[in-house]
Amino acid sequence: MSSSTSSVESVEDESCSNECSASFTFDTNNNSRGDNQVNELAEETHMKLSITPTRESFSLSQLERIVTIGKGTFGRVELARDKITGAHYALKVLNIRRVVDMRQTQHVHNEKKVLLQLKHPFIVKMYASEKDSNNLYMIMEFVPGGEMFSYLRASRSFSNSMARFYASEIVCALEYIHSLGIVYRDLKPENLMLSKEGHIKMADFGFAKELRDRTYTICGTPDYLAPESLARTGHNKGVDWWALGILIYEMMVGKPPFRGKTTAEIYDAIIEHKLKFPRSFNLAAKDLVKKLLEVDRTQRIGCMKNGTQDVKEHKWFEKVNWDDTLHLRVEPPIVPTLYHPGDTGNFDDYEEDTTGGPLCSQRDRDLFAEW
Ligand SMILES: Nc1ncnc2c1ncn2[C@@H]1O[C@H](COP(=O)(O)OP(=O)(O)OP(=O)(O)O)[C@@H](O)[C@H]1O
Repeated sequence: MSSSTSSVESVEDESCSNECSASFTFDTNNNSRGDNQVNELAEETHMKLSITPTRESFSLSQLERIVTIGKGTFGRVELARDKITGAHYALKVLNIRRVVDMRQTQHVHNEKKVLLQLKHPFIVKMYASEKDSNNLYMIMEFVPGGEMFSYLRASRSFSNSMARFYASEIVCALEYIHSLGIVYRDLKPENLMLSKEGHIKMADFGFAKELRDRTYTICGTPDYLAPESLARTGHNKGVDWWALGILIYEMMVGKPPFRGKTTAEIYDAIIEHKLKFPRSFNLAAKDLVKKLLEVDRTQRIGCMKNGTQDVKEHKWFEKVNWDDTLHLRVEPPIVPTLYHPGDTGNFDDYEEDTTGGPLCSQRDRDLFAEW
């Protein structure tokens, strides 16, 4: 992954998902680049019919693993191809031992549980999950345009209308996620991918969390909660609206608003909350960013009585037809260059893992008994 920052939170939290398990073996491990010898017709048909293989019908042994297209903190993402239909998939491979060592067990369970629920045009689809003795696997739709991060760094910043296009698609996705009582908690350009047409696909739901209570009240015994622990909860949908403010700023300026050389300096900048806008910054966008970066989350736009509607009705989005946005009728500003269906040209090159990663113990494996 070409990201500048990787997100690690070392907190393990509640219960695991209840999905059934299945085992499989891969019988090929082809490390060559995606080629154009695939059955394009089969892939097109697959896309048009939007066949979503069920857990019962979708077997990983059908997949040929082609090449690594992304690396995360404790896993990798590979391009894979269905040996029968020729359709491409993204296969997220998580080494159980690394997940456990990095105390990410619960996040991985959360990611799978949340992704299986989500069906939205701007969110990456997950079709199935599997495991073998050392790894966990998630089979997802392959999003061939790569990370928005790469396009943003290449062009330094986006124009006002480009930023508004991406922001409007993200608003639709956040509205949907929040309506299900889920908070995304990791909005940043590295986690936003572009589809083959150039629409947003949110990926990496490792930090996503289902709120136990849709009114977003805090559980537990309030008398015992310290103000700083309230401030550290981060389980409120407000964190996503704040992150949208940072993202809009970064898209338009090329850098986030609160900067520093070290993590501590960045935290200080956030707390100091000195927001400076270049003179060229669109005034309506500036107003929205200020409202999204409101420190008091009860006063933050998106978090008040009218929820997302306040964001959608903000004057920066005046020209946005939300129905057209949701139905992919707005022409994307960037259409990724793709020469064939399994083209990985929009991704960085990664060294292949020929070892399969560290071996795990039965104790580690048991933590994923229900995977
Ligand atoms: N469905 C997909 N289609 C194409 N590429 C993908 C897909 N999902 C992920 N990737 C690529 O793989 C990279 C790593 O994926 P992801 O962020 O999900 O892994 P992670 O281990 O959770 O990473 P992190 O350490 O940031 O939490 C992404 O940044 C992206 O470039």
